[in-house]
Amino acid sequence: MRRKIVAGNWKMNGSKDLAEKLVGYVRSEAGSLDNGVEVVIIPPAIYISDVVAQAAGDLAVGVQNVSGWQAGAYTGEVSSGMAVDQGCGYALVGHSERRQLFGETDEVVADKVARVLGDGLVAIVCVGETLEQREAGDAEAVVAAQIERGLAKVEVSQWERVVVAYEPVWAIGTGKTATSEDAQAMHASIRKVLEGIGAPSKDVSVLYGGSVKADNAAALFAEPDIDGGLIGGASLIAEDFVSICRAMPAGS
Ligand SMILES: O=C[C@H](O)COP(=O)(O)O
Repeated sequence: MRRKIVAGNWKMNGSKDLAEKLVGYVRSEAGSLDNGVEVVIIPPAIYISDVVAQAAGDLAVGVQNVSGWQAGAYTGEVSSGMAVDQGCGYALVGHSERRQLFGETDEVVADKVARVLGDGLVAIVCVGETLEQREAGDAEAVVAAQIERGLAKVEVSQWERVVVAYEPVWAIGTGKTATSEDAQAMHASIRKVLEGIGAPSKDVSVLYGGSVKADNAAALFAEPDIDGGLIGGASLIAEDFVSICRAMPAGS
């Protein structure tokens, strides 16, 4: 089912203190959200249990990355089964920082998506073009290829647990947001690509990420094919994150 989601990816930021104060605040405010948005907190893995405790079932919790392996001698890795065990409902896969800094290919993404879905989590699969690729006119083709390859192992019954996050790399952490029109155009294109690979495209949530802030979220979320946001920097500021959650229109 297509759902409205605002997910806060803390990246390698945060502390026990932030888990307590920020999540406690967001949880207390989430009760008055009347727009049907699902709020997801995605902290570093080491703080997942702290965040789960603070979320107390009112907020969903995700893991930023999981291993492509199930278990074994893989020092430093965390499995999707462990994330489930700790109370996670979501997992990010293929964030551009993983692709660029840790060499994750679309094939690695496909394996991780299969693992995450097999363990019962919702996979938030990140795609997006670099500035160079956009300027060369290749943005849609790059994103289409990432989707086709990264989602190649999704089984028919698993699509309801697939979320796509479109994050233009040039907009991440830069303060440069895609215009809501450009983001909408890419989201519409993503839906066509999803349809082409046999996904129930109208039912798949497609989030936008890249310098989403309290003052630009409403315009982005008002677009018909934008179902929410994947928020980085602004998710570390409790009031800003809650304002972004409130920016989701009701009933869309
Ligand atoms: O996962 C979140 C995105 O990379 C966006 O980060 P940002 O909001 O800091 O630009």
